[in-house]
Amino acid sequence: MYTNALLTDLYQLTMMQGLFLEGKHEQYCVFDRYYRSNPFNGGYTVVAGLEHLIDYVSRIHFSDDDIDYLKKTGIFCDEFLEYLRTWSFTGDIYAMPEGTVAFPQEVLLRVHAKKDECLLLETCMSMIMNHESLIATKARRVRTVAGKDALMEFGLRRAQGESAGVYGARSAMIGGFNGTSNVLAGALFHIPILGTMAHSWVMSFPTELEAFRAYARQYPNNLILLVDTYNTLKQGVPDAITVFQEMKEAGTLPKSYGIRLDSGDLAYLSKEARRMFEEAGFGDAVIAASNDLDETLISELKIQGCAINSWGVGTNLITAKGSPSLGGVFKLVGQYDGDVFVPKIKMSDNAEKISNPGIKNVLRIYDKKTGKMKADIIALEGETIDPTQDLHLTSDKAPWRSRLIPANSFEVKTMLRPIFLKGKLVYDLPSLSDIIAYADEQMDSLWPEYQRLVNPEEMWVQRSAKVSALREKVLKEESLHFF
Ligand SMILES: Nc1ncnc2c1ncn2[C@@H]1O[C@H](COP(=O)(O)OP(=O)(O)OP(=O)(O)O)[C@@H](O)[C@H]1O
Ligand SMILES: O=P(O)(O)OC[C@H]1O[C@H](OP(=O)(O)OP(=O)(O)O)[C@H](O)[C@@H]1O
Ligand SMILES: O=C(O)c1cccnc1
Repeated sequence: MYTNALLTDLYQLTMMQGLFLEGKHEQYCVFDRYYRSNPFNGGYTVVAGLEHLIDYVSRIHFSDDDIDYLKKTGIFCDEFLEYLRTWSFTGDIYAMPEGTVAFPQEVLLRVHAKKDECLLLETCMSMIMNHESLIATKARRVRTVAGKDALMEFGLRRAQGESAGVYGARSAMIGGFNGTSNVLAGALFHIPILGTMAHSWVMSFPTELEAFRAYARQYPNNLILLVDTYNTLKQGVPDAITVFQEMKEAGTLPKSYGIRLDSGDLAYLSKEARRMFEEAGFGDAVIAASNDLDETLISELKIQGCAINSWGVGTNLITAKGSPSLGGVFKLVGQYDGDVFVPKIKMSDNAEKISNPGIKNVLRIYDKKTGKMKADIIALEGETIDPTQDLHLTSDKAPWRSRLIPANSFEVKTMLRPIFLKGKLVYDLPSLSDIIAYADEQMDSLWPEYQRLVNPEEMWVQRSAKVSALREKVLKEESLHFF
């Protein structure tokens, strides 16, 4: 059996072998994972994928089949392949918990390990966290416009493969969805599974009314009838009303019942349907809608006064319409020469692309009175901020901008948690419902200005004075090499 140890880019393995043959593979080093700009032109990213990542790291090893395959490529020598037989992850990982709201340049995850371990983890780790954080963020954008309406994840058939469908459904939950139509995701992650019916059900009966009656007989407690197969207002809604009336008379009408609209003008049709339901005494019927929806369209439909209170979102969520990928990167920020830590920097002509050297954490400043986030500070690990002193902030991007946060008006939280120490999992994995509650809490601590879809406010993120000084020093030292 092949394993996920091969789920990597070839260059990671060739570099691992190269370092092994040069005797450098065990050099201890530190890598940061961060991203440079928010997806969807938004104001934040919701971190997701940690549980999947933990599973990957906990199980990573090379099987006999993996080694045989690598041997057959002709690229790898026997000595290196023998080394791989007993290879495993022995380092430390620190990360932001799933559901954390994060901002550009912040350390989302930090790995301390032998260099070959960092290399092998990079690709898969990035794939997992880039994907799941992207979908959780997209879902959260949908949640911010949907208010308290129900949100159903319907994307599996349009997902870019099995894994994207399954982990996408889980990420949608972290982003605030209520359930998924994806049954495997339901089984694996204990996510509520939800569903209505397809047009083929309605077409399987001589009439729409018979189709609705048969469904009501079989699933009296999950009664969302798809009303747009023939003619929504002339036939679908009246047929649904007939069935609801029959159930009401028989005393079998469930607490939650309603219709789904899947085509046409969703604002107009939903308002008309609501009027017809109210006239017939079914004013509390659910009106669900689907059809290529996303956060922009839902917001637009709400502006038009639609009467929809349940949304099925598929394609545009699961494929992250608008941002095909979260550009998270994994950069070396330092390595050990014996016992001496040597901070490292990635140079670039573009100032924003120059990395922050050193072992860092993120300190989040919350306003004590409102509980809202005020700023994030990328600080050296172990650095603290005294909340009983005034806090002076100076923007990294615009050094002429500054802010003062008065003493005793704020709280400081450290965002990275230890996940693995010396290769051992030390993190108590929270349940998905705890992750969702934490994600909701994180979003509640973000002012609406940062959540809006268009031109959101940018969170104040800056380096601490110590990180800035270290960056200047390393930049100066590196620049000397050019003369
Ligand atoms: N009131 C509205 N305002 C803006 N967009 C809407 C409105 N109602 C529906 N839409 C969106 O317009 C797009 C086209 O919908 P429409 O039902 O006309 O075409 P369709 O998807 O091709 O229909 P069908 O599913 O019958 O083939 C969909 O993304 C739908 O969600
Ligand atoms: O529109 P989405 O957000 O992707 O939501 C999922 C769609 O999947 C189903 O459609 P189906 O596959 O039957 O095709 P359709 O798009 O032609 O209705 C369902 O009726 C939704 O329209
Ligand atoms: O249950 C539904 O209504 C459903 C499921 C998947 C895709 N579209 C709709």
